[in-house]
Amino acid sequence: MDLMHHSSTFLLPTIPLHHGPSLTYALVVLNQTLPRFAPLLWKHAQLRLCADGGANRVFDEMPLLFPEEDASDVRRRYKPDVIKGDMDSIRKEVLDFYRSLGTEIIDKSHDQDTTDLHKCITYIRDFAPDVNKSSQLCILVAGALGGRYDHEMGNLNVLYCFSSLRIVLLSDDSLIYLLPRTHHHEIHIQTSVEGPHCGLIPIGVPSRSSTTTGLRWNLNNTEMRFGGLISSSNIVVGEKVTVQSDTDLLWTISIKKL
Ligand SMILES: Nc1ncnc2c1ncn2[C@@H]1O[C@H](COP(=O)(O)OP(=O)(O)OP(=O)(O)O)[C@@H](O)[C@H]1O
Ligand SMILES: Cc1ncc(C[n+]2csc(CCO)c2C)c(N)n1
Repeated sequence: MDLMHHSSTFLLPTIPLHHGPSLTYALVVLNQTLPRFAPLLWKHAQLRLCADGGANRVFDEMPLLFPEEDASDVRRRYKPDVIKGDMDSIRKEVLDFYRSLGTEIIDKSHDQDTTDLHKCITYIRDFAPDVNKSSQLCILVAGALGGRYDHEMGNLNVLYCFSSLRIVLLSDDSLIYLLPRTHHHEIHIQTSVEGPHCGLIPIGVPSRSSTTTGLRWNLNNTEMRFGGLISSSNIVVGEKVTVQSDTDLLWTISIKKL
């Protein structure tokens, strides 16, 4: 079985060169308080989308992260490439502002069966060929955790809807991504910015057998399921964690406060 490498280098000020194929990042900003490292994610990303009301957050909150600068200068610097969604949350002044700067606006108000995040991922998958050309595209989603629980579950569902894409859900406190059962996984821990608290969660279906290394409480052909054991409140002990499982698992790790 092929090995998949994971590393949260997008949380570092500069992404170190490494062996193997490099990653290309796309950023989706959701309608929640911007994480403090939003400008960093923005810098690393080659394509930036706002999911509907996420544009209000960029408009309102990016200037707050640069209090010494003129707000309209900051707003012009952080111009999303695309705003997509059902457009029931974005304010008119915000829509008009970004439209005047040339942002592509995609109104999908007729689709009330998929979330705005889902709509944005579809755009990146289908209409961003330059970014997508690289098989190592990685989509960072800011503001995906915390807040309304139905939204959080909708955001997690997107990981499963697009399980062949690398998608990382982020908040100020933690990040989450899917470890597909089709691969063995090697997770390189960026100890300066993440850990030590972590979890491996079998959402959807039980895992009959999961095996890990690099954790304080490792799994050894262990069964995990809701109603039984799931690996919450685990701790990473080194700089490398390995995971193999017969089912998709969610990997989550804490993000350090500066
Ligand atoms: N409180 C929250 N917690 C987690 N994610 C959120 C939250 N609020 C919004 N989001 C995410 O941001 C996206 C855009 O948010 P927005 O408020 O524009 O959605 P919406 O379709 O108007 O939601 P709703 O009508 O259900 O309130 C959502 O699709 C969701 O992925
Ligand atoms: C069974 C079912 N439950 C909820 C919704 C509502 N819904 C899901 S995504 C979405 C768009 C949010 O921007 C809305 C309104 C639905 N359509 N079908």
